[in-house]
Amino acid sequence: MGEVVDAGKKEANGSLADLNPTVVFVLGGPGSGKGTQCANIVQHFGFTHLSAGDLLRAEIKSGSENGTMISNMIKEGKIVPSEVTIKLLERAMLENGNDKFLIDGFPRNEENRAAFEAVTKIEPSFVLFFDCSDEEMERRLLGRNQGREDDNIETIRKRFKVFQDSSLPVIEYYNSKGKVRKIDAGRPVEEVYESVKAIFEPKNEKCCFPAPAPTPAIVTKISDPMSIEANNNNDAGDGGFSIFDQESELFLSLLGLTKYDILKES
Ligand SMILES: Nc1ncnc2c1ncn2[C@@H]1O[C@H](COP(=O)(O)OP(=O)(O)O)[C@@H](O)[C@H]1O
Ligand SMILES: Nc1ccn([C@H]2C[C@H](O)[C@@H](COP(=O)(O)OP(=O)(O)O)O2)c(=O)n1
Repeated sequence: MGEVVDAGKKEANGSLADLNPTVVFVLGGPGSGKGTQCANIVQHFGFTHLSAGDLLRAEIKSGSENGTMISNMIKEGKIVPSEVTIKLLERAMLENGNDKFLIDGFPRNEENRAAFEAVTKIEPSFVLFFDCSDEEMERRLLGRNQGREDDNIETIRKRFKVFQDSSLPVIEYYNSKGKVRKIDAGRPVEEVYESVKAIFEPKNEKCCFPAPAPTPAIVTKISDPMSIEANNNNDAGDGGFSIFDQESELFLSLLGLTKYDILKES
């Protein structure tokens, strides 16, 4: 394995802080269908798909100084140091010009997650998690036929272990923040996409106010799941995004109510 060299050869103009992009992390085991479903989301929802694995493979092909190190790590099913992957992601986002990104296969471990947050100051709007059994993923990877050096049974088993040990804790971290949207990815492609689409489609939520509606406004109607950030909270378990902020919850408590009383009514 070689030394890590600065991967940012070509600096694009501007900064990610200026761009302030919407980011959705797409996670799931190897072969769970992340790339397949990202292609569908791109077609229908205007996102740009950035696959960390594709960026790393392109870096190997480009003859970069890090190429050998990256190639060796991928063959071993290991995770490439964050500084390399993050540089590639930053550069791709800045060069692209879009402000909505699906970041596929990243963050894959705690180091990836913490470093990305520290460097870019970007918090994902949510995390799409493709949940699939090892048996099904193994079947898919062995049939993928893209000539990938890591799609052999020995490396596949190593990748599954790395996913269990290093990637699942990242998903658990985001789950504790109410940011995970879990999809049963063991079904046929079209069925999986139906579930994915439902997450990205604007919602037409009916919101119910206790009458008369007092100030401060208790409920903010969210018509677009991408606006979670604007609403500035991350509530788990109520269909993917929250319609309550802390001030509203405090106000409800003064009335002897909770947000669940309001949700029951809607
Ligand atoms: N729902 C599915 N059912 C069956 N095969 C699938 C499904 N989704 C993807 N595949 C196939 O499985 C392989 C791995 O899918 P891919 O999208 O590359 O996974 P990932 O990006 O998670 O590694 C590909 O050959 C793809 O065509
Ligand atoms: N954040 C990442 C993403 C991928 N990699 C490396 C290690 C992974 O086993 C390979 C392949 O990742 P990719 O996302 O393309 O493919 P799979 O989800 O494993 O099918 O790339 C990495 O080191 N760090």
